[in-house]
Amino acid sequence: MEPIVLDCGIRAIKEKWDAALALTHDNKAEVNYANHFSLASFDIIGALGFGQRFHALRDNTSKIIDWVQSTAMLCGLRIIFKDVQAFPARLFTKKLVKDVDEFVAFSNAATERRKDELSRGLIEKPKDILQAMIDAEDPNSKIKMTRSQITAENIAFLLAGTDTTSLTLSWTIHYLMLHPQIYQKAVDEVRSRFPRHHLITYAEGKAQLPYIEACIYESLRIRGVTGTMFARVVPKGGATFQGYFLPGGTQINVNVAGANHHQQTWEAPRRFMPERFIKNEAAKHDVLTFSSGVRICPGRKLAFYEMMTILANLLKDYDIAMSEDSLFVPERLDANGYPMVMPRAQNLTVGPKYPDRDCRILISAAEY
Ligand code: HEM
Repeated sequence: MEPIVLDCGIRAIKEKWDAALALTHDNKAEVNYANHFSLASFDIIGALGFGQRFHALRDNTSKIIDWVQSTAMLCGLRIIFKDVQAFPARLFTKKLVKDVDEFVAFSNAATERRKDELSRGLIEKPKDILQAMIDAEDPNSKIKMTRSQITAENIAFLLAGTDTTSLTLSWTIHYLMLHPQIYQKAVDEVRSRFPRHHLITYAEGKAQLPYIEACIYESLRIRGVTGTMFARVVPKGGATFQGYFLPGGTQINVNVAGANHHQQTWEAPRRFMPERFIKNEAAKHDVLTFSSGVRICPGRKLAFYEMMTILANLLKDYDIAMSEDSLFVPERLDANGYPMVMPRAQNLTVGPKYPDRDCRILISAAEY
C-alpha cells in the first residue's frame, strides 16, 4: 500500500508546495499546512478504499469530502432524531441523505468494478484496502464480506482515518514551530541521514529517524486528536478497578487526555518534550490516543506510514517558519511558562479552531 500512500501523500504535497514556490521570486511562499494535510488524507484513504484517485489536494476540493462530511452530520443527527427521513428532521437532512445515498452507490460500484476487472483479467490484483476486504475470509466459516459490509467499512475508514491523521500532523508542525530548538533537532536528524532528492519511505524513517518519530508520539500525547471519552461497559459480574468495585452494566468513560497528561506517568506533562520517547518503548505504549485493548485503532500503522513519510520528507526538503503575523510564537508564553498553543475546536476530533488564521507557514526550498 505504501506506493499509494507516498503518491497521494508526500509526493502530492511536495508538488503543491513546489508549485507555490515556483510562483514567487524570493524562494518563499505561504501555505496552509492543515488544509493540505486534510486534503491529502482524503486522497490517501479514498485511493486505498476505492481504488481511484480523487485529487482533492490538487483541486482543493472533492466530492468525497462532501460525502464524508454529510455522513458524519447525519450520524450526529440520528442521535437527536429517531427517523432522520421523517418530518421535521427531513427539513435538515434531505441533502445529507442524498449525499449518503450517492456515497453508498459510489462505493458499491467501486467494489463491483474491481471484481469485474479482476475476473476479466484486465488488471493485476492491486494491494489496497478494497482488495484486502474483497479477499478477506472468516477462517472458520470461510464466509467473505458482502458488498454492503465492504461499503460500511470503507465509510468507517474515511470517517475514522482522515481527520485523525491529518490533525496529528498539523499539531506536530504547530508544536515544532513553537519550539525552534526541537524543530532544528528534527531537521538536523533527517538532513544528516538522507540526501536532498531522496524520498524517505516509512521503513527508512522508522529505522533512522527516532527523533522525528518521537515528535509524532509527543504530539499524539500532548494534543491527542481523539476528542471523545472512550465509552466502555463493565461486563456481567462486575469488575474491581483500582480498588473500586463497578457493577456489571455500568458505563464508564476513559478520559484519554487525562491519561496522556497524568503526572504519575509523565514528567512535566504540559511540556512538549519528544526526548521522553527516545529509547523508551514503554512510554509509546502509555500514549492512549489510539486507544488500547480489543478496540485499539486498526489503522494506527497506516496512520504512521502517512505521518512519518510526510513529516520526514517535508522537514528534509523545506525550511519552515511561522507566518510573520502569527499570533502564536515561541516567546508568547502561557500561565505555565510554555509557548502558548493555538486554540482548539473540540468535536469528535480535536483540531485547530481557526486553521485559516493559525496554520499558515512560510516555506522555502531547503539547500543543504
Ligand atoms: C493519528 C491517527 C489516528 C488516531 C489517533 C486514531 C484513533 C482511534 C481510536 C482512539 C479508536 C478507538 C476508539 C475507541 O476505543 O472507542 C479508533 C478506532 C478506529 N480507527 Fe483509528 N485513528 C487514527 C487513524 C486511523 C486510520 C488511518 C484508519 C483507517 C484508515 C483508522 C480506522 C479506525 C477504525 C475503522 C476504527 C474502529 C475500530 C473498531 O470498531 O473497533 N484510524 N481510532
